[in-house]
Amino acid sequence: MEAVPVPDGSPFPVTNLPFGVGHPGDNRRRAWVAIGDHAIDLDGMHHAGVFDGLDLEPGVFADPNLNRYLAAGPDTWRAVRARVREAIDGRLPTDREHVVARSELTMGVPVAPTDYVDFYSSIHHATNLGRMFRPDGDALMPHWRRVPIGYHGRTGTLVADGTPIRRPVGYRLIDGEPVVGPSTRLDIELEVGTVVGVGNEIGAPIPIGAAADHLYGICLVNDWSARDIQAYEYQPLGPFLGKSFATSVSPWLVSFEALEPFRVVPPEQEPPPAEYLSTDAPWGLDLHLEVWLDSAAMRAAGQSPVRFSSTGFADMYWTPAQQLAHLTVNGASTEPGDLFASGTVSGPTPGTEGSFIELSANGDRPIALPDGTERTFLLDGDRVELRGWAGADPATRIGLGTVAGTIIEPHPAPHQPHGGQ
Ligand SMILES: O=C(O)/C=C/C(=O)CC(=O)CC(=O)O
Ligand SMILES: [Ca+2]
Ligand SMILES: [Mg+2]
Repeated sequence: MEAVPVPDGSPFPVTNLPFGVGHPGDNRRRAWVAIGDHAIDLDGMHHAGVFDGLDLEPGVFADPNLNRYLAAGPDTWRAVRARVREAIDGRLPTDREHVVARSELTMGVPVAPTDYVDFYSSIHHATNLGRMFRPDGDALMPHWRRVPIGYHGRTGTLVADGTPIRRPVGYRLIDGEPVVGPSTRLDIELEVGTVVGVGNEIGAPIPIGAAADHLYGICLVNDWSARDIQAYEYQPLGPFLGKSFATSVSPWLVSFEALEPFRVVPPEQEPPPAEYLSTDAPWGLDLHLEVWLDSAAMRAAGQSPVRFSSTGFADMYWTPAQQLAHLTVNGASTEPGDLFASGTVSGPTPGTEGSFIELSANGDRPIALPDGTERTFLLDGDRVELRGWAGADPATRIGLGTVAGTIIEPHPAPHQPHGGQ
């Protein structure tokens, strides 16, 4: 194959090679690797013999998700990535017809998780939310520094980049009265998702030292959250319908192999973590993350999106390896393709928060938009895009890509007196 050009500043240089699933208009969703503005058909490369001799099941890249590939394990992931690199460099035979412009692909969620968990691992976010949801108690719950707190989410509502987000309906308090209706405090959560490659059997926890043998890579996650529904329902069992209506997942999975140069030592933990949560391996990641928004009026007027937040991932309190060890310490199993999200990524200073409830000080501090309106929570027609990359140096950094969703009006049936017939 002749070399595929990579534009300067592309999120997807040859040092990245993220995998995703999509189709170029034929509805046959299959696996691709992104390179610059292009993507290469991995099933096509498989048929062309690029992966000959590797321990890969037939048709593994023709699957509509990467689960079966992820189950193959780290030796195979490394070998496949090396062959892809050789093919891109023109040292292995493949065909130009396997290369498409990325813009031609409709991408899906890259994995089909059996289980999805959302953690709560930013100390800044947990402190901010604690103050807002429980103003009379301690900002940080007493066990927050002992274990990575999380909850089980809903895999069936994980949605692909670009999927419209319907405003949820539910119980919330209006002037102190419980009323069923559309959420008026619809929010985002800027998160990083970690994907399990090799799972574990029920009853057999994954030791933290083995995390690298199990974890494949990361993506961006937007845990859309209806703060009014959440506040009404969450005590005593935690997030439920306020967060289960949609969670957006970015299309390109960046492997931990590609992220190796961007690993950093995470913050010191006090009290020291239990043995099963302790490792000297640097599982922090030097990621930079952003939140951008435009309204329907801004798009109609040709106005560019506005950046609402710009933040870092390196000081997250709990790491992906600790989250995996915690997730399985009780003997719970994981499966290839399982997803666990970091929790909202917020920094300590204004403009580094990963949610609008924080950015707008619980709705008290509206933010002006170029269309003359202001925002606390999201309005119908608002489009939110998360962006992310690893590394500070533009010459060597690699991108996580983006994930976006536009808010659409609520379904009319559930809250109208005569609806739903
Ligand atoms: O503090 C609470 O009661 C709730 C907090 C959240 O909304 C947390 C959540 O989804 C986890 C996170 O994204 O950090
Ligand atoms: Ca969340
Ligand atoms: Mg969610």
